[in-house]
Amino acid sequence: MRRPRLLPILPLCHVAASNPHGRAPLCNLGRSLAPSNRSLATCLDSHIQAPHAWHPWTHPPHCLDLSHLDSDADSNPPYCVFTSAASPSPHPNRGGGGGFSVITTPDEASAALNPLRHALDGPFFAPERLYLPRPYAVKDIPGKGKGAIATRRIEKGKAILVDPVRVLAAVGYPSEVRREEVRGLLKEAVERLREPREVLELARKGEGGEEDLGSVVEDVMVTNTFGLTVGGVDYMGLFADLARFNHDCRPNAFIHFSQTTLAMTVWAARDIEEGEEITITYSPAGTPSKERRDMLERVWGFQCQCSLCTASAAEIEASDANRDEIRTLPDKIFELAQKGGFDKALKSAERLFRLAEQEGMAESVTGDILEVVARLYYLVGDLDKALEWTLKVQHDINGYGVPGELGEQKLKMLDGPCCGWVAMRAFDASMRNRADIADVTVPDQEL
Ligand SMILES: C[S@@+](CC[C@H](N)C(=O)[O-])C[C@H]1O[C@@H](n2cnc3c(N)ncnc32)[C@H](O)[C@@H]1O
Repeated sequence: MRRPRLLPILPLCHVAASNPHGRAPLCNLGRSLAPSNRSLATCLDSHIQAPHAWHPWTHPPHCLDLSHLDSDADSNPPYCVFTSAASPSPHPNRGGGGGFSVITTPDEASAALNPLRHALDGPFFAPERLYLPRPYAVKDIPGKGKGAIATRRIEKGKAILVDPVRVLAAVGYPSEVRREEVRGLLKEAVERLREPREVLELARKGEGGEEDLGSVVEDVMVTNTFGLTVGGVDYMGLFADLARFNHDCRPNAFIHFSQTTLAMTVWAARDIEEGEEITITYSPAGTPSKERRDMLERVWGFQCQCSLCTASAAEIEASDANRDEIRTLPDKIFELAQKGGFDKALKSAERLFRLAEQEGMAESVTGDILEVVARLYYLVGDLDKALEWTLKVQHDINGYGVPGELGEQKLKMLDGPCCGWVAMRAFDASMRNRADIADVTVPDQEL
């Protein structure tokens, strides 16, 4: 069997199926791209040694050629490292300036990662409620390595950090791909950043050994990355500053990833006092204790000793029962709402948010369920609550970053009377004149 070839730093052209010469370098030779014409697709179809051919990346793609794995070369596209070492722009409370690398196939990069254009070329983004300078310092924490300690009082609902992604790595390669080859891509992805040290000095489990840089980067990735979806594709994302935040099962902060800016924002879930450790949760809301602890040990490699994990058996049992309900209540609310049981659905929604608050997870309940609650309040005639929840929907879509295409569409609906978005009309009316709200009527077919 032929050994897979690692192509050195020569750009591998992504060739259209109609190209009779297979992977021969046919594309865009020497063609200069107007800024308005830039897209990831053109970049990936571009080729050869001129920087404009791979713009907006600062380096030519570095690819692992897998075409030998199958007679049909298109079924095993190469995995490439794409790097922009020049962006995002430096900012006092925005990690970065060091750029980022993405490891993926050209098709996934061009189809699924078009939001990258915003991250590469888009305007600087920072939420209004972002602390400047950073309200924390990284310090040693007994039993946890390093962690983030608040250097001032932090108010609930304010942003602690905006951290752009440093390495975004595809999850899952063809089974024939060898571990050394993946390590080779990871090494390249980090070495090309402006400050590789920011990644290489992060915590490691120490499982990979020190024999080569690829193993070190692999270990850093295993110890510090978060699972993400961008354009429907799963990735592991490494955020150099977020990577210092430790886990707690009842955290005082929570994270939100923007698919548009490719940045993670850390928000205060409650008031945090100066000197307190700022923690996030590594486990999804509604995960009961045993499952949670198993996952933390297996995936993150530590035994959780947080206040909840070391609480009395009775307290753990009560928390597990709450989290079980947090997991099942959204489906129940949707079902009740669809059957017209608005009051019952609202009672269940109130219970869901009360339990989530109790478990320190209120901010993890996001998405469609907020819209349903807003509409339910409108339908039972509680306009103040409808407005309050509509604003939560708006915040959920917009408050964490640039909203992206889907978000933009939803925000348009929020702003204008249309499409049966009853509570959204309440919002719209309130923006023009609070007194108008009472005039908004609910057509029969809605909800
Ligand atoms: C993303 S890093 C967090 C920052 C890390 N403590 C450091 O020194 O950079 C994840 C690693 O931190 C440690 N860690 C995080 N939360 C912890 C906790 N609650 N208890 C003990 N160790 C924890 C584990 O070693 C875990 O693999």
